[in-house]
Amino acid sequence: MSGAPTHLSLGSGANLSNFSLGHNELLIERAADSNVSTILPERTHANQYATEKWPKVRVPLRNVLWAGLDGALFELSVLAKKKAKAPLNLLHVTGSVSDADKHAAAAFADALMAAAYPAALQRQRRLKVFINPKSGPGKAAALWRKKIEPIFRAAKCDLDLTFTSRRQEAQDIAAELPLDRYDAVVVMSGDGLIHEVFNGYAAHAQPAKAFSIPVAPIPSGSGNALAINLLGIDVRIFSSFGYDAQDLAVAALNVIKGRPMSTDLFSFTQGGKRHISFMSQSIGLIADVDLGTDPLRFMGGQRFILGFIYEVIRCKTHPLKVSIKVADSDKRKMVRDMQAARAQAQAAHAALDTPDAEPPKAQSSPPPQQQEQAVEASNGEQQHQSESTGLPELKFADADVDDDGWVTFDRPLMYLYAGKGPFVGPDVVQFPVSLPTDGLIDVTLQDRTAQSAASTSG
Ligand SMILES: Nc1ncnc2c1ncn2[C@@H]1O[C@H](COP(=O)(O)OP(=O)(O)OP(=O)(O)O)[C@@H](O)[C@H]1O
Repeated sequence: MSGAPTHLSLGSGANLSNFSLGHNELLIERAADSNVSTILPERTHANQYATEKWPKVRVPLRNVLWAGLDGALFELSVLAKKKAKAPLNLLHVTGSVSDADKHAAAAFADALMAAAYPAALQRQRRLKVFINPKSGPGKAAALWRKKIEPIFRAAKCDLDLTFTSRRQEAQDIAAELPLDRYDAVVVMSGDGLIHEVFNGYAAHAQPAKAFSIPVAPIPSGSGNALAINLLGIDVRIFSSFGYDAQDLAVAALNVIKGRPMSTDLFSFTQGGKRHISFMSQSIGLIADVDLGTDPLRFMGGQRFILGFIYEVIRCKTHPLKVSIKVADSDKRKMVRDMQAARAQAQAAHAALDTPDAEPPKAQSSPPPQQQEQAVEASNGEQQHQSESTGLPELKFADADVDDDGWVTFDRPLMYLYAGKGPFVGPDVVQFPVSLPTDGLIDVTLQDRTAQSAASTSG
């Protein structure tokens, strides 16, 4: 960046706008009445604050979506907050530039873009986007148009949209996805549609390559566990019965600026058919809560609380025989491992977003629990692959469960809940010490009496 301009002034007097590029942030200062100045916040359809005054805006470079000079028009798009705890909003700053200022404006825009997209961070990602209009309380299509699409357009992403019209549609499309055409698959739905995309990848003619296309969630479902695990709890959209989608811009920013990270997937077979799972599998009460409350989707995540209470009162048990190969049962060690992994991830994450960061090494195993990342599913390259499917062979299908290290539970249970987390929904940290690439499935078994719940990693 040495020699690159760090400051730009456009206009004068009441029309003056100053742009300052700091080490990791951009400062935009406009005259107090600048909403009528040369630098006008335009495209009001995208920006609910377009007519309000934002005389001074300070944003991290990560939040800079685009800067450029198009003819005589200087364009700048950022995601900015009015107050620390306010949601991110899309802010466009545009204005005509005099001939005398054109060179300086173009040079500043170039320097800003270079800083805003450091190292190997690709601009204008090519995105396959699935939007499920029926997910959660059915607001996804409206949210897409109002909140998400304007952000992707501002970042000049290349969009290929599918509004799903039926079950399995996303899975069928993912199974045939032209893999060189997209940099990421964006799923605006809940976890169900993400499950479909992964199972579509598994059915692809080139499954390993398919699994290397990152999947990035924009939460609009009921549980949205993957989005919450990746982006943090603030990304949840339905905090109550209400419609509260204010932080979805964080998820959109992740699509534009996030770096792929790996995550474990697991397989299960049912009725002789193999499926891919990325979050959890359940038998008994938990599955009944999910399926039984399907007609209550309009309630958002609250449907699970209602369903849980109902199922606890019902107190039904299921005849289950469960064999687990125990990897770890020392809870203190699990917590220590989790804390160490998080600290390492946070340090790596901070380093990655500095403008001078080295590009991430290809195929390196990214640190777990990084925030704001797309998910690149583990493609099992280290494992034996089945010739017929191209997927890793199932590992424990023929295991001798009488061997050392295995434990077997053979009694009626209220539920089995196995998966990766930590969150399985906005209010439930079901697998608190789970890490994205620890190679383990965390298992909870619930007896009829609360005192005898068992929890382990296998
Ligand atoms: N147009 C459609 N009509 C009906 N179902 C659809 C349509 N498009 C997709 N689906 C199905 O909707 C199901 C539910 O979607 P998804 O699980 O993503 O949302 P959700 O259940 O509201 O959220 P979560 O899984 O986070 O609780 C998926 O299994 C998908 O196949």
